[in-house]
Amino acid sequence: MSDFEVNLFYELIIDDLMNRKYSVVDAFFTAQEIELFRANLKLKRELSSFKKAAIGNNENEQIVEEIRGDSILWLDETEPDEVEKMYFDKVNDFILYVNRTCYLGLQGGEFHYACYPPGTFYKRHLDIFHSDTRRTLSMVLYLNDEHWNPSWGGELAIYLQDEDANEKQEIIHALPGRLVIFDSKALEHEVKMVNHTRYSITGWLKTR
Ligand SMILES: O=C(O)CCC(=O)C(=O)O
Ligand SMILES: [Fe+2]
Repeated sequence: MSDFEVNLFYELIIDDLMNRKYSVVDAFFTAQEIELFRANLKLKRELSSFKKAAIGNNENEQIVEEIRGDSILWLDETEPDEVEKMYFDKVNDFILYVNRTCYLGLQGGEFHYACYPPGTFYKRHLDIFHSDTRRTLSMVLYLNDEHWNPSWGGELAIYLQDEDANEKQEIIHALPGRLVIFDSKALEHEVKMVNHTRYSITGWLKTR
């Protein structure tokens, strides 16, 4: 570890993850990067077909709009465009750091663009599947328009327990540039109904 340098920003995220299983940061990417990611998402949405997102995996995949109403497009890490490369470079730097400091054994991830049209939501769920529990950290980066108004809804609600073991919801607004990282295996969460198109890149850092 001779060339190891402590990254205080990453350390804050790791502290949050250890202490409460989630972290919310607004400066993981620069404002300029967020602008490029947003423009890229919108371009891809015009050029390529986003597909209605399914629940379940492999042969269990199903589209159930009463559960989840977003449309998605998977990113191809083997052929990223210039803008996606900026995203992967930072995420992979974070993965390396977390593996060196927390021995999580992350092997990379899977990522998709997501678009929630007005009137859609994603009901309470956990991000792992019965048949595949490799997802370890969930990462959601909001690419909403610059003047996103929290009254438009689409909040991420994370289900937690308070000191008396009562359930509570932590409400996180989908502010542009905000990154939420959470423990995929532990935290149930939902996307509240949105009434203005909501954009994001969602990804999962996975073990082997
Ligand atoms: O967009 C969000 O805030 C969360 C999305 C989500 O839970 C998922 O795609 O599994
Ligand atoms: Fe989720």
